[in-house]
Amino acid sequence: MAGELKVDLGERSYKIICGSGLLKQTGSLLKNLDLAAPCLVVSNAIVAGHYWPTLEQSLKAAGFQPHLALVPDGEEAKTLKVAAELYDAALAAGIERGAAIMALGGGVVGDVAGFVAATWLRGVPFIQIPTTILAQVDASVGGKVAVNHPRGKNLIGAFYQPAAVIADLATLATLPPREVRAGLAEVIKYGVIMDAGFFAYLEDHLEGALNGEEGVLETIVLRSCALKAEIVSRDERESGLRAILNFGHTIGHAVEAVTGFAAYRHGEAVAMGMVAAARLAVRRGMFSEEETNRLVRLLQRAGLPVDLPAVEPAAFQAALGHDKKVRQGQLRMVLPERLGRVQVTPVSLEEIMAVIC
Ligand SMILES: NC(=O)c1ccc[n+]([C@@H]2O[C@H](COP(=O)([O-])OP(=O)(O)OC[C@H]3O[C@@H](n4cnc5c(N)ncnc54)[C@H](O)[C@@H]3O)[C@@H](O)[C@H]2O)c1
Ligand SMILES: O=C(O)C(=O)C[C@@H](O)[C@H](O)[C@H](O)COP(=O)(O)O
Ligand SMILES: [Zn+2]
Repeated sequence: MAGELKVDLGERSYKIICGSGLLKQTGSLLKNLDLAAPCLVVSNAIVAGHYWPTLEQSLKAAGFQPHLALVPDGEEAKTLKVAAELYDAALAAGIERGAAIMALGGGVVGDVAGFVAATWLRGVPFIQIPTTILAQVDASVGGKVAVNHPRGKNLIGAFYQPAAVIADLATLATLPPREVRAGLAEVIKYGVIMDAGFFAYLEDHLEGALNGEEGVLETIVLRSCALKAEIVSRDERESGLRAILNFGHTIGHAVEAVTGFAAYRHGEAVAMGMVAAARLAVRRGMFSEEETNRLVRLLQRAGLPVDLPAVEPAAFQAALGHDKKVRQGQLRMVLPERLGRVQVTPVSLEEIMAVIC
C-alpha cells in the first residue's frame, strides 16, 4: 500500500510518499529530483542501527554516493553545536549546491538536518525520511526547521521546505511504545483543530494505532499529512492560519524549556498543553466541559499525561514569553471553540496561571 500527497507551494511544491517498505525504494523515488551524486544522510545511532544498511544500499543502487553523519539521540541534538558538526560533515562529504542533505529519523533529526540544509551554502536540497509517528504526521511536512536556544524551543530556525518526504510505515514497527504515544498527541491535535470526524475515528481506532496496525497507521499518517499540507499550502510562513498547528504548544513548549528539554517527549508536553488550553477555553465559556472530557479521555487512553507538573512560576512565565506567537508582548494562544474548530486569540498570563496551578 502506498499513498501520495502534494504540498502545493508553487515552485517549492513537493510530494509526500507514504507506504510500507519504501526505504528500499528511496534511491529510485528520488531519481526525478536531479540531485548530485554525493549526499549527506543525518541520523542517530539508534535509527541508523535499524535502517542505514537498507537506505545506503538503495541510495547506492540509484547512483548516489551517501555519507552518514550521526547526531546524539534526543532533543540534545537540536543545538548550534551539533549543527556546526554537521557543517563539517557536509564539507567532508562534498555537499555542493545540488547535492542533498537527508534526514533519517524522528523530528529531532529532521529539524536539525533541515536547519543545516537551509543554511549550508545558503541552501541545498533537503529530503525528509521520517521514522517516528510524530515525524511522519507532522515534523517532516511544512518546512519548519530549527535548533533550540537553551531558554526556548526552536528559537533559531527557518522556513525551508523539503524537496520530498518519504514515510516508510514499516519503520514504525521498531518504535518504542513511549514514542508511539507521543506521536499520537500531534495526531489528536489535528482532530481538535480542524477535523471532528478524524477525532471520532481516533476514538474508534486508538487501540489499532497503539498496537501498530498498519492500516490504521496509514490512515492516520495520510489524513494528518493531508490536513497539514492544506494549511501549509495556504499559509507557508505562519502569517495567520498556520498558527492553529500550534495548539497545545504555547504551554507545551514552556514545559519543555523549564524542564531542560529532558523530562518530557515533545508529544507529551503538547498533550498537557492541549488540555490546559481546553481548560482555559472552558473557563472563558467558549468550549464545553463535555468536549474537554472527550479530549482528556482520548489522551489518557493513549497513555499521555494530561496534568502539568509543578513548575516554578517565574521560569515558566519567562518561557511563555518566548512563544513565537507573542505580538508586542501580548501572549496569544490557540483555543478550541468545538472539536474541529479553534481560534488564535490574545490571553493573559493570569488566565494561563489559573489553569496550570
Ligand atoms: N518541524 C516541525 O514542524 C515539527 C513538528 C513537530 C515536532 N517537531 C520537533 O520534533 C521533535 C520530536 O520528534 P520525535 O517525537 O520524532 O522525537 P525524536 O526525534 O527524538 O525520536 C524519538 C525517539 O525515537 C527514536 N527513533 C526514531 N525512529 C525510530 C524507529 N523507527 N525505531 C526505533 N527508534 C526510533 C529516536 O532515536 C528517539 O530516541 C521535537 O524536537 C519537536 O520540537 C518539529
Ligand atoms: O508546523 C507547524 O507550524 C507547527 O506548529 C507544528 C508543531 O507541531 C511543531 O512542534 C512546530 O515545530 C512548532 O513550531 P514553533 O514555531 O512553535 O517552534
Ligand atoms: Zn509539535
